[in-house]
Amino acid sequence: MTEALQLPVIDLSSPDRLSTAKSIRQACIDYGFFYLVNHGVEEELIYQMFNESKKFFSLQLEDKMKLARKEHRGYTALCDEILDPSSTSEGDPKESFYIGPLEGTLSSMNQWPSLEILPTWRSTMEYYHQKVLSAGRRLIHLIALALNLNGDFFQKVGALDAPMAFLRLLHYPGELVSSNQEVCGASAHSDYGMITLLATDGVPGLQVCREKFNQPRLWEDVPNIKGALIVNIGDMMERWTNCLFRSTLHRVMSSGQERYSAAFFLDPNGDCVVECLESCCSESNPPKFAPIRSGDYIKERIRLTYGS
Ligand SMILES: O=C(O)CCC(=O)C(=O)O
Ligand SMILES: [Fe+2]
Repeated sequence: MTEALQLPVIDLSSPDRLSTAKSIRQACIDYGFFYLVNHGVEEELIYQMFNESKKFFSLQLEDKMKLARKEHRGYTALCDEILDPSSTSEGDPKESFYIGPLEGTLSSMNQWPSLEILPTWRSTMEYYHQKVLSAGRRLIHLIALALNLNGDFFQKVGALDAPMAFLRLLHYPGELVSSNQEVCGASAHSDYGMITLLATDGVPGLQVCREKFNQPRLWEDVPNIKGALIVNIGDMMERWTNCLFRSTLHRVMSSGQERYSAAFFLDPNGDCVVECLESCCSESNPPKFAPIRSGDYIKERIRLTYGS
């Protein structure tokens, strides 16, 4: 059985930054998920991004496969990805397209549909990527304040020098793949990185499980709020905070309806070392995780998900 969850709503443009930081802290302790409003990514841009995304996924498979995923950028076909390797041997019934960082030397690794086929695709996605990154940077500042750190803490430790900012466009075709089982469009997982900023087209499906160690798992629906982004904490932020902020398990259930979403993973620069914050450990609460280099951690998680 599922119930709908009333997640906190955080206003990114509120002038009262300390009170906003306090609300973020509570949201990250209680849920690891919240809605973000007044984030500066216009509804019209979200609409255009989904419009372009639909155009790409509507292409013939052979055209999409010309941009097959290399260096974690480009197209991943239906069922090629297993987010929860323990649950099923089949991949998740969704297709996706990854766009990596747009700045610096890494930007040339991106793959783009040709201008002849989709003339406004690249410019729309680049603009969307930049706007969500800008919202993410402002949010990270508030998250630092929420942890009683200086606002520029994550800049200072190098997390945002050249962040691993990946936009993943997702398409869940909707037809049920097997008939006698609950079907997950995206099986249960937590995100790897720092924070994720998610836009959906409003079709339901996203669910969270707040107590991952309880059995049976209780899944709660996360309804869409028009214009809001859904933000969640990733595993590296959980490591930084020694599990004070939770990286909550989530999944997407298939309702039989076609669904589009766009997840923006804002992850630390590959060289950044993620280690328990001083304010999050003590003698009675020692660090639960060893320090790790962000790049190594992400690489290993991608290997487990994609087998490469
Ligand atoms: O499609 C969604 O709503 C969520 C996708 C997701 O959780 C992910 O890509 O990590
Ligand atoms: Fe996710």
